[in-house]
Order: sequence, then C-alpha cells, then structure tokens
Amino acid sequence: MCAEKSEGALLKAEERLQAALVPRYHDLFVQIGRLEGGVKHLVDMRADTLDLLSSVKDSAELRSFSSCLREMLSHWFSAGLLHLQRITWESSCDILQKISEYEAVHPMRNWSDLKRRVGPYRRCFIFTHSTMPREPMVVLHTALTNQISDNIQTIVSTPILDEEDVDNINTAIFYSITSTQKGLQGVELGNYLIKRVVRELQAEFPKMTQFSSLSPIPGFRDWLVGEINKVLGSTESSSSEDSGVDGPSSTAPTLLTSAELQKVAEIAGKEDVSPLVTLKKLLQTNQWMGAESMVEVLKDPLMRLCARYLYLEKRRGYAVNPVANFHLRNGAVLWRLNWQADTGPRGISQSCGVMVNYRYFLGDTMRNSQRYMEEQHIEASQQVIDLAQAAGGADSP
Ligand SMILES: CC(C)(COP(=O)(O)OP(=O)(O)O)[C@@H](O)C(=O)NCCC(N)=O
Repeated sequence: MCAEKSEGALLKAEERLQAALVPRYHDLFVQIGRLEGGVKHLVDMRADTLDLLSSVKDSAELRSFSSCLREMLSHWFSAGLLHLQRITWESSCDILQKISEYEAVHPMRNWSDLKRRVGPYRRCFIFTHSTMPREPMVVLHTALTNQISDNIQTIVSTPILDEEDVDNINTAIFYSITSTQKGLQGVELGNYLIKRVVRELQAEFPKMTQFSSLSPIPGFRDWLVGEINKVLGSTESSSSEDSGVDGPSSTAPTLLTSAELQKVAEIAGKEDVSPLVTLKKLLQTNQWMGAESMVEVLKDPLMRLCARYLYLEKRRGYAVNPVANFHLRNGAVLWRLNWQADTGPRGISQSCGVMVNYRYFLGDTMRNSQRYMEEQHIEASQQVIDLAQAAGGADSP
C-alpha cells in the first residue's frame, strides 16, 4: 500500500513538472489553432520565426518557440489528416495555377509545360489539409517509365504523347517535389507524400517494381569552386616567393590529376595561367560546356568530385546536400550519378549538369532511414562509392 502511494505521488509530481515545463505560448497556440484560419496563421508565424532564426544570431528562446510550433503543427499535419489528390488537366484552374507557381525544381514556362506534367505517362499528386482548403501543401511530380531515367530533358521537354501503354510502365521517377509552406519545414510532408504515392501507383500499376528519384544537386558547382579556392589559397601560401604561373600544387591532384589539369590548360589555350584558375573561370561562366573536348576531359573529374560531394561531404554528420539529406532520411539509396543529365542553364550552373538517382528499395527504406538517422550511414551503390573514393576524399564512412 505504501509503495503504491509513493508510486502515485511520483506520477503526480511528474505530471506537475511536465505541466510546468510547457511554455505559456503553447496554450496560446492551442487557442489560436481552434479559430477559423488559426492553423494557417500558426503556419505563417512559424515561417516568420524560421526567417528570423536564419537572419538573427542563434537565439535559444526563438529556437524553442519554433520547435514548440513545429511539434504542434506535426500533430495537426500528420499523415492521417492529409488528403491525397491527383491533379490532372481536368483539375480546377486555381489549383493548376498554384501547381505551376509553387514549382521550385524545374520551373514551368507556359501552360503546355503544365499540361505535359499532368498528361500521359505523368502523375502529379498533392496533399491538401482541411484547415487550408484549395492549397497544395506539398506537390510531387512523377514520370511513368520502363527504366530509371538518367536525363531530365527527356521528362520535362518531350512532346505530349497520346495515351499511356500500361504494359510499357514498370518504373516511377520522382522528378520534382516541393513543400509549399515554409512554416511546415521539419514536418516531413514530402516523405509522407512519396510513401503514399508509391502505394497509389502500386495499386494502379501492379507491374511497377522500380521507384527512384531523378534529383538535382544544388550547390555542387559552388562547393567545387570553394574547393578550388582552398587549393589555390594553399598553393599561394606555400609558394608565395615563386614568380609566374602557379603549377599544380601537391594538393591539386585531390581535385584533378596533373594530366587532367594539363589537358584543361591545353584545350583552353591558357598554358601561361594556373590550370585551376582556368578551370574555376570555366566553371563559373559555364564556358566549359562550349567545347566537346573540354566536356570530355572534365567528365571523369566532375563525376568523381560530385560523388565525393554527395557521399563524403557532411554537416553535423549528415549529407551536406539538402536534397541528398531529404532522400537519405526517407531511406533511399544514393544509387547513380548521371553525366549531362540536366543540360539546361540551371542544371549546368548548379551542378555542372550532373543529376542523381536516389532509389527507393521498398523493403529496405525503414532500415536505411534508421541507419542514416542513428549512425549517419549513407547507403550507396558501388558506382558512387568507387567514384567518391577515386576522388581521394576521406575514408568511406
Ligand atoms: C525537399 C522538400 C520537399 C522536403 O520537404 P519535407 O519532406 O517537408 O521535409 P522537411 O522540410 O520537413 O525537412 C522541401 O525541402 C522543398 O520543398 N525543397 C525545395 C524544393 C526541392 N525539392 O529542393
């Protein structure tokens, strides 16, 4: 009896402590959430908080305020309360217009681009939520193919086909996903939507066996220019008394081999300038794409360095590239790098035209995600591992 009494007293004390630890604004959020338009107001308030956090110095109070909001929003926007909707050319104009306006990965130039995205061999799905009617919370564009795509132009620029041949479809390519509400960052709507769409497509296409993204690699080109600057800086500091051209420093080969640097200089006709300086300029201006011979000589080093950027470059133990981090969190495999996969100006400027397939092996996603989140282990194909190690990066994780 005495033990039960002390057990009860302990539980009561724990409840009182938990209540005391809940910030006062938590109750205010609950009240606001009950009002008409209140949840949307809280989503926008969180977006403002995130903007503040990215602009002012790190504020523990603001961070706690934001995570309290995120916690509440993740309950209100849980998978069971989201409504899946397929968008077709017959969907309402206002929704179609929002799909076009929200597109953040491969912008649509006109209505025919939009019609292609929702036409044959394509599926566009959104999540909506009762508190924000007629507002797509997150948008997923999928191509239906018979192989894992290695080029985005064939997806976003192909002519509109008359009708689908179901027997010619066994693969889903997720080529664009956009979460439209900044205030819902961290609620993982994109993850929910991909998993839900997989189930939807499996029901529509029983022969579908392959699920993969075809993803951009934002930040790779800028990272590479940063790495070149590091080598140039170390070359300058280690050979500051030298006059004339800086030959490849002892660290230069970690980016390109001496033979590759030599060829860059020859093709560019700039043998009197440091090859790395020439390369940096070619990358920053996209001029390297102008000469077939230059494209050829840069293929191996750029593919190696891109694999190193995706597989070995980390921030707090996780992939530094945000798109990689998103798919790896979902349990995808860093599966294949694709050369000249996006030859549009945006693709060349952000990732030297390279794109990547994050492949979803359905039976492994939970384990892969857990290993990534808990051990920072990146599940990758042998192609990626070999390329990353050839780049002379750190030991594989
Ligand atoms: C990639 C996206 C969809 C991930 O969103 P989500 O699943 O909600 O993850 P999170 O923001 O909750 O961490 C989101 O970050 C986004 O819209 N990014 C900009 C467009 C893109 N695909 O890079």
